[in-house]
Amino acid sequence: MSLSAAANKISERDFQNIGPAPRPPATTSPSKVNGTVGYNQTRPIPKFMNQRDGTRNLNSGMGAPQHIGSQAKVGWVSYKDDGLLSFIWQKRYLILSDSYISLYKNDKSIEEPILQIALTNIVSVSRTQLKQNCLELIRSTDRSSLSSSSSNLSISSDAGSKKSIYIATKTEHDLHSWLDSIFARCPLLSGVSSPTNFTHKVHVGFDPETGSFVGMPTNWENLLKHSRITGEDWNNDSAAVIQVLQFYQEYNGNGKAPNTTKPLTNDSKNSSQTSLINSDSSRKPSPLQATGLVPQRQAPTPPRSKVPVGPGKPQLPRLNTTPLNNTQQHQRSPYSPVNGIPPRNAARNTPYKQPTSPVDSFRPIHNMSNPYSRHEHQPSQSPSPSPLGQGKKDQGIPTRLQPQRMAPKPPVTGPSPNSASVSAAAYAFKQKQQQQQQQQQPYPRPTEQRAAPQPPRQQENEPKKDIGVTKPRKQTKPSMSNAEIMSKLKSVTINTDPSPYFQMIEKAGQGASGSVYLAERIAIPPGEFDETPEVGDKVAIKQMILSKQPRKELIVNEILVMKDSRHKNIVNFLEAYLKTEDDLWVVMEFMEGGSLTDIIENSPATGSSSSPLTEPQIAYIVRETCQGLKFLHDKHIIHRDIKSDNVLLDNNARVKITDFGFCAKLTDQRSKRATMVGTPYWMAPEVVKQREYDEKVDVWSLGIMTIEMLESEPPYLNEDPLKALYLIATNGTPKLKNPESLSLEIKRFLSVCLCVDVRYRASTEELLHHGFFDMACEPSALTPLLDWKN
Ligand SMILES: Nc1ncnc2c1ncn2[C@@H]1O[C@H](COP(=O)(O)OP(=O)(O)OP(=O)(O)O)[C@@H](O)[C@H]1O
Repeated sequence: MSLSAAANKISERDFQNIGPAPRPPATTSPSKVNGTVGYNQTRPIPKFMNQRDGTRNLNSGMGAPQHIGSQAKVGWVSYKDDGLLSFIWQKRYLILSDSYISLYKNDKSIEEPILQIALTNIVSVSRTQLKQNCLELIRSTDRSSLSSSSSNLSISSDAGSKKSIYIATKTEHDLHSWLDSIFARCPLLSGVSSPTNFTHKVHVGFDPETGSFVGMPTNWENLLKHSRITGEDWNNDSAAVIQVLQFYQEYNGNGKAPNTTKPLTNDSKNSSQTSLINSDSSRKPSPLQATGLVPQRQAPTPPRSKVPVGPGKPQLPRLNTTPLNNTQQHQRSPYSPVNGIPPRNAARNTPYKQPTSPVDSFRPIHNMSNPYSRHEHQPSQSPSPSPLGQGKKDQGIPTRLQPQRMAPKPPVTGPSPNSASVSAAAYAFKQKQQQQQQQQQPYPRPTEQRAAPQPPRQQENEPKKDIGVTKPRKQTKPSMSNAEIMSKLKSVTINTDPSPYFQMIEKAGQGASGSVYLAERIAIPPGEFDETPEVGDKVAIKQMILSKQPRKELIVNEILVMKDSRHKNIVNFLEAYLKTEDDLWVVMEFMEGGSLTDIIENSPATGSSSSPLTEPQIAYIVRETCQGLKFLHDKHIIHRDIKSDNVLLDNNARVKITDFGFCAKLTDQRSKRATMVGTPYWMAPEVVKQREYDEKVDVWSLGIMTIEMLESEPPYLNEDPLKALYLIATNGTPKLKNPESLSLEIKRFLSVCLCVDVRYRASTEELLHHGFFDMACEPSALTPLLDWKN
């Protein structure tokens, strides 16, 4: 059954909200694949293995419980093991005796325990942050750790392997009591100093007494302090908190709060999006705001001042004296080079991983940037004056991402409770990741027995190690040398001064890498063109100062993608000029209607709903965008930054995707990506969780863009970005604000776009057959939406 079909089977009653993803197509149960039950450590495992690792698993009816001797301690606990499918916590009755630790389904010990572990096999008992009040108990499956009187079974196959179980208690006090009791009875742990209170005083966590996070690297604490992530969030899913912190750090250097006290300018007030986050323009930006995670997608009101410039006159310099002078540009765009750069530019400054292909190097141009940090990258040469004489002014572009830094290192010498504690948190995080990955595996092989992951251990005299939360980052270097970039650029551009061929009319927008102008062709340059240009054509010209681009190869690649992506739903690249070695003009078709963001922000609510667009209008725009995406996906290109800002409309209501800065190419060798890209609020959970992903991240973002059209903004926009990342990672499919006012069709559509399990998320191909598109309006019905421009 196709996904659309699956989605269409969902009844009206299922949609109080976006609701559950359609049921996956029926597949053979993984547990049946090999004719055996699925792997689960709480399920029966071969008898000899139980004996070998000193574990008795009696679910299988393998015999009567061992004589457990006098009961030292008993009580109800939550339990889970680290088996492939064991991600559920179960209520169990725990009995600690002199020889065994045994878990029962109930407190009637006449029944068989579901798990019994010989204390002689327990090699470690420690607190873990996997859950609140939780301990990890590691047992060795290595017979050498058993007493010498053990059986003669071979140990070669799994010598040294370990398995973990996790036990969570109701209270902190209970936890310590269990820790102490177990510790005292495990022979392999004897001789080690008493574990009493060995971790609970300083650990990564939330201290309800002080209301703050403790045991974190300072920058994390700082970030959390300024975010809306609460102690409750931590308790619910500490691993997700660490995940998003890591995510943040990965892309924003160390996540340190900027030193700047520069307030947001008054222009910020013009941004409805920004004002949701910080309505007080004089307020000092929070670290998260200042680092640019907050979507800065104010609808830049395009200058209304048309500046007709007579033919034959020197075009570009004249614009210096037009109303679009520096001051006005400053006023109009809060993210103009004067007072901050649009987020994507900063993202271009992100340290990139080594690209594996030209398209691949279109690495994240996401918004985790610091619009207030100082420009660290020095232009290699003075930029030539721009058409608007911005060259000089632009030198002051203040925004650069902080250089990527490694995770903060704990002290190298001396004991560091923090580092040990953070290790526990890092371990919890890793565990969580592994569990999630396991959950994602469609067919975990029943025999797939994974050695229990080992929590970080530190020997007494061992120097404290890095917490290991942040993946070691390879030193990134540009994929191409400057000379290679210039040579490549020259091969895809016309190496001549384009000024005589265009008359600049007005500034149409400000991008991160440069300004976009509306211009008219007034002459045709010599040369061959894919599409014969005509005098009088209106075009968009994006003008970029190369020395200001931290990674020029991205621009080269962007041109390559655009050149190679001719489709009715993709903004058409026309030609590019290298005016000087430093001054690049990219000529594209002009989209008079502006971006979808502009339209959403300038459209009054329709009818009874708060939606600025009707469902038929939304269906039309989404279908067109989906067609453009399918075209890219068919070429194995992922856009990775689908959102309303990157969808443009023209006067004929044609809808086109733009901004190929994030594009990545999937190849046979590399059918999945793992780099984190996009803009936080539109990011798919698998991206936030740093998993491998594919084209379907664009489908998720398309779903979020659909919500933008329904609700004027993406989910969680009123949350700070760190919290938003946390919510994306933990909430899964976002909830709609007014589901009852929406058609079943649109909710079905959303359910197949915003399906957390990528396997059941629709492809663009499947989406194009979705019933939701049947309600799409004619292009003419979009005319009222374009009125705001005129
Ligand atoms: N082809 C076009 N036609 C009309 N307006 C455009 C066109 N391309 C861009 N614009 C306008 O210019 C603005 C900036 O576009 P640009 O693509 O440079 O932005 P960006 O994606 O933020 O930056 P960058 O691509 O440099 O990272 C857009 O928001 C849009 O309003």
